[in-house]
Amino acid sequence: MDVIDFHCHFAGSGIPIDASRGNPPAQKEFWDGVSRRLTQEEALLASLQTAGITSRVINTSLEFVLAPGEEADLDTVRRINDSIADVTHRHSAVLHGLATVDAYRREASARELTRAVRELGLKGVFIESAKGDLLPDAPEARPTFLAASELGVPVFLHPVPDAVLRQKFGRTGKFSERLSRSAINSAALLAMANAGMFEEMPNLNVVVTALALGGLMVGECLADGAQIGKHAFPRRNVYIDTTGLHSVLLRAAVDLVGADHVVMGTDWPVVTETNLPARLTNMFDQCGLGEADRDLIAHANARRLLHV
Ligand SMILES: N/C(=C\C=C/C=O)C(=O)O
Repeated sequence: MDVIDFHCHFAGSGIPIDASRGNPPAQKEFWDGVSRRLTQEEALLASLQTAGITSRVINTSLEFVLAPGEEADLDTVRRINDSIADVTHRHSAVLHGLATVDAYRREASARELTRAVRELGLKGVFIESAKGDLLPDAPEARPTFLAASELGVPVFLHPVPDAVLRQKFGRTGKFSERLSRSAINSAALLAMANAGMFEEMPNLNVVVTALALGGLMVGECLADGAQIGKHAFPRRNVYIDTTGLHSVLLRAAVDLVGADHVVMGTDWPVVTETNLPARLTNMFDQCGLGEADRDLIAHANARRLLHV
């Protein structure tokens, strides 16, 4: 099975990484392991075999580079993109790179995205769902989204940690981290829909993670309904990944946005899935998907978005 994993993190050489920052001390060993996998090219390449996949789409998430609340300086962002370009060019058959920008830095970020795509050959852009109180509809983020739309590259809208929400959801115990990420990823998508960004930029392709399914359901099934899912007219270019690899999540995603808007994604190396073809086949069987839809989700949608 040809499988492309759209949701993978990596940091090339010279990029300082600490994935344990902001996580509970009891999880330090786990996050130190994530940091190692994030920075070791051999681990990245070996993981393709373990997972049984064709290629990974890699990005450097700023949350692994910066302390909470720390600003990314433009030089760091440029080095991140240079290093993702370096590793993806050396392994172009099995790796595709996304640029990273702090989207909330107006024209400077749009310029860096343009450089990363035009000069470095990166295939899309990784954007954090929020920065402080700012969501993607903020005027500060507009130039970056416009640049992605004009360049014809997809935006991967990734969840971010949120200390205030996590505190608020503290009574949910171990769920508080993912619940807050889920709320932020959902809010980012709905803020874009509410601001009319999909109408303003009809060519813009936005990929959210399965953590945003709640927001997608609110936008599609509640209130006025059909705002952003597959029945919206004109169709919105909202894509969702398969993080969690659960048949219920996949069925919901296909129902909401259509099989032509779902991309396989695992969140490697935070999540280290093995034997993906068998797991995907099982999930596709449970969802009653035909061959054409299986191909779209496993690889064809990602190839179309990334032009690879
Ligand atoms: N902390 C978590 C994820 C961090 C980064 C994902 O890319 C989590 O899921 O608990």
